[in-house]
Amino acid sequence: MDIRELQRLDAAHHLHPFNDNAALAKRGTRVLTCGEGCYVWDADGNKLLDAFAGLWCVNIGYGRPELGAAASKQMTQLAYYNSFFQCTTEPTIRLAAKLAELAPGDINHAFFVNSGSEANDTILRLVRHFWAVQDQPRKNIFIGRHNGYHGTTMAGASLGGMKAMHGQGGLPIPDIHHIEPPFWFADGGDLDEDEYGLLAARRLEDKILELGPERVAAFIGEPIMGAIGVYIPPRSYWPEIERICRRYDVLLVSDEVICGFGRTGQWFGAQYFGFQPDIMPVAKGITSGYIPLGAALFNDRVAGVLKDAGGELAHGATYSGHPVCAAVALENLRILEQERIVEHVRDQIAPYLAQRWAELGEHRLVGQARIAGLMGALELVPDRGRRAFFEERGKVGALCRDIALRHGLILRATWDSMLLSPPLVITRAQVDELFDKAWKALDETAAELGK
Ligand SMILES: Cc1ncc(COP(=O)(O)O)c(CNc2cccc(C(=O)O)c2)c1O
Repeated sequence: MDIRELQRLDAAHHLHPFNDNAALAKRGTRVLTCGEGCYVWDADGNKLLDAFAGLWCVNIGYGRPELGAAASKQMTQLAYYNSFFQCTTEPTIRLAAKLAELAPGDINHAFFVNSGSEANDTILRLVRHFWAVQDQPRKNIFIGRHNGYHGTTMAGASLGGMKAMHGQGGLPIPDIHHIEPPFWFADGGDLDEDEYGLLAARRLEDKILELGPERVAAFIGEPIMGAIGVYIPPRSYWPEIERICRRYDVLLVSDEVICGFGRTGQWFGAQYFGFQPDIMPVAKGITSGYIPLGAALFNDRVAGVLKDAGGELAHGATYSGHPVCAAVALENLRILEQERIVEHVRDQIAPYLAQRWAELGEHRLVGQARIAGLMGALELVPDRGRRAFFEERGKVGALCRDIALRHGLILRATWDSMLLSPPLVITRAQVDELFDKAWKALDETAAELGK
């Protein structure tokens, strides 16, 4: 494989997501070629410890042949059929039943799509329909959080609170509002975390009262805000959010696209924080990234109204319930269950990783080391004694990311937060390797800053 020729073709023909494509064309893209367990290799032969599991998603690790076998078997038997026209396929039925078994409480109904973004588009449309068929069409407002991430479609990006995304495409679409997120490191002042958690949650009540409870359809939030930098809310936050939603009959949407399927050491993030959502979008870990799949999961109340009073749902995609994607998801969930990977995360590896992550938090460049299950962040700061950011935010994070890569470690940088989200099958030895490589990267970054 001539990597330079591949890079030339890539620069000439491939528009990358979330990239400055002109700068990337000059720099040349990294071509990944294979993966095994927690490692990937690039076309230059570099072996990289992928502490970010692709993009938060390769939960069972790379190279599991069972998923390819499941795809091949289904493709050969029936590569595709739709779920329209009173039809469906066995893998799709079995996956919907399995998700009902795994999801918390009375979340028993799945609408399948191809991505997390489409799951959130589905939720926006069907929740507005849910209230409209109950003679409350004006109860159509969604409330999300500034800097939240819920996808890249018109609705997904509008539900999210990323201003740079809103600036491309004339977003947010109407009747979507945002409140400040729970980020104690920057926003907590002298409050202890639990006091701050209640204060941050009550921003939702203020917003609902400002807009009018009769106008507010739902609140959407990630249990832990991933893309913005792993904002782990205080324990007091989500139970207070749930109390407020129940008080004003606002549907509670827990966006489990990252937190779902074992990332926190529970099957879902809502269980980690002890609240019961009405609705959950899922994607990523549902297939461990081996094949695209998303779903919007609804509880009995919402699905019941949509079934009994909703009439024909005027919503769905060609690949909604795709049998090959469903077959791969079923195999992925079988492995997660039978190898007790979620229990392994909770009882074995998350405690050990938390211990080593806290040690990294002692580095002179780190202002906070936060972690929940197998999802964490190192906040790089100019001065450990102050909870304050670098003047030019993002520059140090990008430097540390590139140095880590040179040491064979993939960490994601958002601003100056170094983000961690390894495959759930990471071993203690690989945690130690991650620690060693991360410490070296922090040291070299600090040295380049003259610290
Ligand atoms: C919480 C959440 N909800 C929805 C989506 C959208 O899923 P799809 O991408 O499958 O449409 C996501 C996706 N998360 C995501 C996507 C792209 C980049 C990054 C990053 O951390 O840089 C994170 C997500 O993290």
